[in-house]
Amino acid sequence: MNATPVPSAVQFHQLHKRFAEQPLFQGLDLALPPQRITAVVGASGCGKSTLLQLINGLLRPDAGEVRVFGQPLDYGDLPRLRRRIGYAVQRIGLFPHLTVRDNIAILAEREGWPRPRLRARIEQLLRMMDLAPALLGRYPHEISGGQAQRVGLCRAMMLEPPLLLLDEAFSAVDPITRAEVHARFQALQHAEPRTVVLVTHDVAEAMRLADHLVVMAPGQILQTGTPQSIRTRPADERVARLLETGA
Ligand SMILES: Nc1ncnc2c1ncn2[C@@H]1O[C@H](COP(=O)(O)OP(=O)(O)OP(=O)(O)O)[C@@H](O)[C@H]1O
Repeated sequence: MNATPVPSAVQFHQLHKRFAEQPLFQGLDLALPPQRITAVVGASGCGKSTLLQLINGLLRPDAGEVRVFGQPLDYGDLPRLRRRIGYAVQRIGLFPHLTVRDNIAILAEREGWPRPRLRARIEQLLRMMDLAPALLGRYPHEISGGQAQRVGLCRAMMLEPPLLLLDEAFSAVDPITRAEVHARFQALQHAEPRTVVLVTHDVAEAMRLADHLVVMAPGQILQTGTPQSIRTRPADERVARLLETGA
């Protein structure tokens, strides 16, 4: 008897996307497993960030379909979708006029979370990201770049979203802190498994964190599978080179 197939958390079906008449994706098919960390790697400009923005509806396909947890994206109700999708992007900063605490809490406050629940979740996230509670009263310009990036991660995880999209979310953190944050992130993932899609330039980070790897070339998927299986059997020279050199 066949086991029931596990439904994908994210699915791209025959997706087409072009920018200024320049085609990027031309019939992309891709399925990402639920409750796993998927890392997306590939050379600069191959479409990694675009892929993430197609998942949370920031970008719309020209043709084809994106499904999240089995449902086609409802572009008429993106706020509802985004409550279920955390998004942390290196280049999108924190709100400069809000304290660290308010930056982290803003979405939960909008949802009407009671104060004790709010406080407990913030404390948990700070611990996980190795951030001192004393930072909560500061403004973004009063903390370091690496701290700001971790605060951005806390904000993205505040509502305990079942799907978390991370675009270079660990890259501004120094190597020692990064190893620490990776470990804490993995511990949280173990405790509260969620679907994570992590775009990263750092192949070592992808190999360390991911359960599932997507290797891209411009506009196309070269290979998907476990990091181990791809390392052992790269589909072609381009995959092998990327894993070897990160380029
Ligand atoms: N809004 C846009 N307008 C025009 N072209 C765009 C736009 N967004 C992305 N592109 C182009 O689409 C391609 C893919 O971009 P994307 O940012 O997804 O790549 P990436 O793999 O995330 O790159 P990087 O690793 O450098 O961040 C690039 O050629 C880029 O120039």
